[in-house]
Amino acid sequence: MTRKFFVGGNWKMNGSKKDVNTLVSMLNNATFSDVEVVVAPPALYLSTVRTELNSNIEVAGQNAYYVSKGAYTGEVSPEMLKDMGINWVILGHSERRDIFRESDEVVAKKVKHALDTGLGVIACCGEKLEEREAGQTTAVVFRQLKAISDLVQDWSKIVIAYEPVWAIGTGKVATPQQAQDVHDSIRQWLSENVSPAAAEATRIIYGGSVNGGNCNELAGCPDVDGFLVGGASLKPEFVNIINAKI
Ligand SMILES: O=C(CO)COP(=O)(O)O
Repeated sequence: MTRKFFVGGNWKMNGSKKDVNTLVSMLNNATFSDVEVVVAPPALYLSTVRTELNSNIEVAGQNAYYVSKGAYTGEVSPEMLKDMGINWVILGHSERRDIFRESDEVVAKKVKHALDTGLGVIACCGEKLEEREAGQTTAVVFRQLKAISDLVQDWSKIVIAYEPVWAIGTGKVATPQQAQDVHDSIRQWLSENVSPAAAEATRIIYGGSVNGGNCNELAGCPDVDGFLVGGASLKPEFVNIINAKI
């Protein structure tokens, strides 16, 4: 079974109308094949990006709540994303977990509700520096994934993003060996806790200071099935990252 290479661009809270136009034309002019490309603009720009972007590129929300509608000021539901032609959502990003205090359980409820609505989910996991230094990397990642597997049986619309927190926005990318080791452990975890078929089919992508210079070597790792890119997704080098596997 071959897993289609998957590259996500997480714009985080960046951009303006002008920047969005620039990024959309960069993406519409990009050539690529045999790779799934998904970009995640801030919520306010989702609709414009979906309208302007070529249909071979999917669009993702950066977050969505676990309720369809109601008195939840400031939130957006998976149903609303779907209604606007947005087929993906990033959930459990470390910035959501750390800055906005989202627990493993809240992230898991969001993943379940988004999947039930028919969205694809980029589910993020990853350890902090002190957790890595304490030898807790896989314990943390498995704990985060178990919260999801407690609620979700079908992983066919989940892409797992392994994003070590110490590598996010720091310029300190994981080495290919560090990424490969954790991805391999996640795949074994999937095999034991979900199913061998899910382990074989699920894309496990890496995020954290990926750029045009380091993407090729990382893409060569057998268990690195793509990337979730932050800062470099706002630059022309994102097109090189999309084509990293070639
Ligand atoms: O958090 C990330 C993607 O979700 C990674 O961010 P950077 O690529 O800026 O390190």
